[in-house]
Amino acid sequence: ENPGRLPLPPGPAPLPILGNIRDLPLGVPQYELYEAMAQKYGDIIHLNVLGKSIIVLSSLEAISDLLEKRMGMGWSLAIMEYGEQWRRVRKAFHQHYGVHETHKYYDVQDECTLSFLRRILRTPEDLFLHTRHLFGKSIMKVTYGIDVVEENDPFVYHAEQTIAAFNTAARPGRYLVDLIPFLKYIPAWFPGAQFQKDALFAKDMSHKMANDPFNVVKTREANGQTVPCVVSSMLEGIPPTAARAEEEDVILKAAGIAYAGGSDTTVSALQSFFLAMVLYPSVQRRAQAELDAVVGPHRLPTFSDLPYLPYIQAITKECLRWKLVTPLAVPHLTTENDEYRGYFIPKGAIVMGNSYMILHDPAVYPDPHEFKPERFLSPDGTQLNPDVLDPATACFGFGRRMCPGRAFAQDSLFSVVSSVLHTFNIAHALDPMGNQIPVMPDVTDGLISYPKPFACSIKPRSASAEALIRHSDE
Ligand code: HEM
Repeated sequence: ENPGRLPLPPGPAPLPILGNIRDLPLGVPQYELYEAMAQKYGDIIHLNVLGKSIIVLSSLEAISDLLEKRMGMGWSLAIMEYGEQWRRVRKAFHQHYGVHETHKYYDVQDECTLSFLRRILRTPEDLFLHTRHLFGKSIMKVTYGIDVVEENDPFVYHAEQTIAAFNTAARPGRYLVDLIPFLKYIPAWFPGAQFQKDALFAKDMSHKMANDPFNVVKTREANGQTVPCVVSSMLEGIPPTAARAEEEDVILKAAGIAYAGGSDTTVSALQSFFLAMVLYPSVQRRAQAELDAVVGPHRLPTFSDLPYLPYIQAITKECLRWKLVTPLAVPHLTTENDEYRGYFIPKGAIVMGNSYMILHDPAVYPDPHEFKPERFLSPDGTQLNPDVLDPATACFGFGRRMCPGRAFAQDSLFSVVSSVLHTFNIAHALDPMGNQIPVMPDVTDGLISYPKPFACSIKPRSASAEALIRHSDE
């Protein structure tokens, strides 16, 4: 097992059997606990939880050495097991949602943002619902060429149910299950029939979630009514000599994980944006001044404005840094025994990079807990400063499992941030006595972290801004 008798990386002393459970109390975000341990033991720490090795890396150097360069550490628990099929799905995904592809979807993103603005105008109190609908709408259109309906869309409903079912299935276990979401699918690990029932339900739902829209595309193709979308171009790309059923299965999975991987994550980032705008009105004013100067009052911003909106770009970066969507990225598993800096890294260890700590390093980001987009700008404030570490380096995970949807996510953020700030003022909501309802910048714990629900007021900036929302063409 450990032929060289090397020591494990340092960390708090484990108890027999239980290991370090008492070092990971509930109620404190895990990334904070790991941050405190890293300050004591260094940038590579080891814990033992019920006999399982957990290794947490807290410097870009250790992360790059282990999660990016070592082959043995490729297995991530994200969505699929590492292997030949994952490689093919990932490649297919990359060819369509990759960094150099997403400009093809700018029009869809703009169209979806406009529909989002209209929904907010109608029912601002349903903001959280609208953020979910927005992502569902754009991903269904891009992936399957399906136009979802405004209320109770069957595809969105189904996908949302699936995601909610997975989330519920994860909850009863808390703790280990939160840490290692896939443990919940290993029945022996988990006592409690309800949980297993939930997991089965989630599995059935996810089957439908991937198959139903896929079949819509296939039926359209069969009837000669092709609508351009990712799935149809993937289908077209199948070489005539390939095993068709197998190739279609790869496509079905690549398309299905776009919704699954992108939904909760993008929604969390959008909600952090609204939270920041309530808490930092001066940021909002500065952004609006930039938009007024560059875009002007007669139209909505588009992607062609992006290079001229450095402050808006800085806001999107700060949204991803300030309240991380996945503070510990997604855990990876080692597939081999390994050695690093003289330490033994056992096969089957869970390895995590503490993205939160990297993106809250005060040496890189002064006042790390404050929302300060200007930290990304050059001293004269006119452009982005390339010397400041881009949060994308750490907030989308690491190595060859790094989020393949990151360009799509950043486009969605840019589109919403620019258009919302151009047309709305976001502020504290008032109680019936006219007092501001306090808002705390608190987030939930778990693999995906959300701002805790908060109240806010969203009103059009002016009558002409409202007219712009109502009368712009889709
Ligand atoms: C702000 C939004 C997002 C964040 C913060 C985020 C974050 C992440 C992270 C941390 C991982 C795990 C990487 C690793 O294993 O090290 C991941 C994986 C993944 N993400 Fe994202 N993501 C976001 C949006 C999206 C979107 C919009 C899509 C789809 C269009 C997407 C699709 C995926 C997929 C398919 C994987 C699995 C990749 C694999 O296992 O090889 N994500 N994401």
